[in-house]
Amino acid sequence: MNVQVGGIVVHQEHLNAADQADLVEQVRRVVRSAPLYRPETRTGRAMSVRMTSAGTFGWISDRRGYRYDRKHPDGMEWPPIPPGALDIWRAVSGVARDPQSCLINYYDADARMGMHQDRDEGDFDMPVVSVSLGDEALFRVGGPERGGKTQSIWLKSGDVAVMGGTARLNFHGIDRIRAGSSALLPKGGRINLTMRVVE
Ligand SMILES: O=C(O)CCC(=O)C(=O)O
Ligand SMILES: [Fe+2]
Repeated sequence: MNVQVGGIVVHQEHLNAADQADLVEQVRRVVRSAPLYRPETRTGRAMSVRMTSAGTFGWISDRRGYRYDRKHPDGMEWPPIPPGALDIWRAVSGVARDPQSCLINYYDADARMGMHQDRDEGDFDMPVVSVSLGDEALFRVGGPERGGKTQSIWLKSGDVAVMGGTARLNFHGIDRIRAGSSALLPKGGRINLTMRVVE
């Protein structure tokens, strides 16, 4: 079923259990060659999520700020975007281009993500497609200005959110994870994939 939250379309249960398990295996393969790391922000504070990327570009945060980079902080190129993730993009994005970046966020029980806009990309007509795997996450969505009214939804394993159109620059964040709510990942936690056209 599709629901709208602040203009963001959530395709609930887009992935069945077998597709979710396949995608987790594909993500594991990415992580084996481009390990998860804990990024710092410009102020030197460590983010609570761990990250890596796939595709031509990965999203990086460090003391120099936010940007897309062709290389992992350890120096290697990013692995290709997993085929299962590309299938999702092609099914829901509504655009002809393929994504150039797939950010992989890993949330443990205590991780969260503060309210932010995704605005490091060149063309805001291209949507952001976000895939949830594992534990449920409380997703908060506001409008295009910081501090406006917000709405929240629990994103579940297999849900796919599309941030496009007038909602492309809406503020959003993850308030918390419901630890132990999914058995998909053997060690628990949540994987989020966000695909983007970068330039
Ligand atoms: O984890 C999520 O569902 C959202 C991730 C996100 O907003 C981002 O990586 O920009
Ligand atoms: Fe985001």
